[in-house]
Amino acid sequence: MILNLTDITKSYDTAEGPTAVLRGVDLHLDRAQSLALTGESGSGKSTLLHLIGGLDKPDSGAILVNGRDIGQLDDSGRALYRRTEVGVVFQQFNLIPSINVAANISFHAKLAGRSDPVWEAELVEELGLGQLLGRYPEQLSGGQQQRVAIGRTLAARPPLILADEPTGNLDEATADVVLDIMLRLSKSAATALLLVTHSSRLAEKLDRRILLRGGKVVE
Ligand SMILES: Nc1ncnc2c1ncn2[C@@H]1O[C@H](COP(=O)(O)OP(=O)(O)OP(=O)(O)O)[C@@H](O)[C@H]1O
Repeated sequence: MILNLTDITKSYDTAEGPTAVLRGVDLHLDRAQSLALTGESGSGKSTLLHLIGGLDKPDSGAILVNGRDIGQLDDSGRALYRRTEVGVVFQQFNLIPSINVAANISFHAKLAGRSDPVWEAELVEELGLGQLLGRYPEQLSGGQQQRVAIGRTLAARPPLILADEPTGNLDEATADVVLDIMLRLSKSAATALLLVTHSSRLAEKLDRRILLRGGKVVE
């Protein structure tokens, strides 16, 4: 098992006092498995992804990635975790504006010490980015930026990918194609994928589906 969450709670301080968003979330994900996370707007999906991504800490509970509780890591341990073990495709693509598409795609792989030009070339081909390698992020459409962000994350071959509506900027037909590519490539790299989507059509393509409701996971 790559990911195992037990009894995760998280509240935010608001003007009305602390508001509980996650109230005891249990979740597991096996290697090379894909899991769709659905739930109403505001149900806590992004909050959960941020906790697993090491961007924030839970109030209580354990987040084991490869058997290690990432809530217990110090700052440098967390930075190393984010560089080598988890890849994220969030709604803000966070491409680096000062370098071109080719350099953006290889950036995380280099940081993770996993540069692989053959694998990168395959990703570029599959994601249809061949004509765009010399462009800069500001010269791309939203959908093109999204495909670069997906390529950059897959290029680093992290054991776990967290994706928040990774095809949300694409039309339905393109979203289907890009998600199929993402699923196939993550299987071939034995990557586990936790994907947030509002689309039940897309969720059906994944190995498993869970729903976040009332701060808990409903299978
Ligand atoms: N930093 C914060 N401070 C206070 N409240 C927050 C903060 N971040 C999120 N929230 C609240 O926590 C709840 C869950 O937010 P979250 O973004 O995790 O939901 P979501 O399921 O991802 O929603 P969506 O589908 O709309 O993206 C919401 O009520 C939101 O207003």
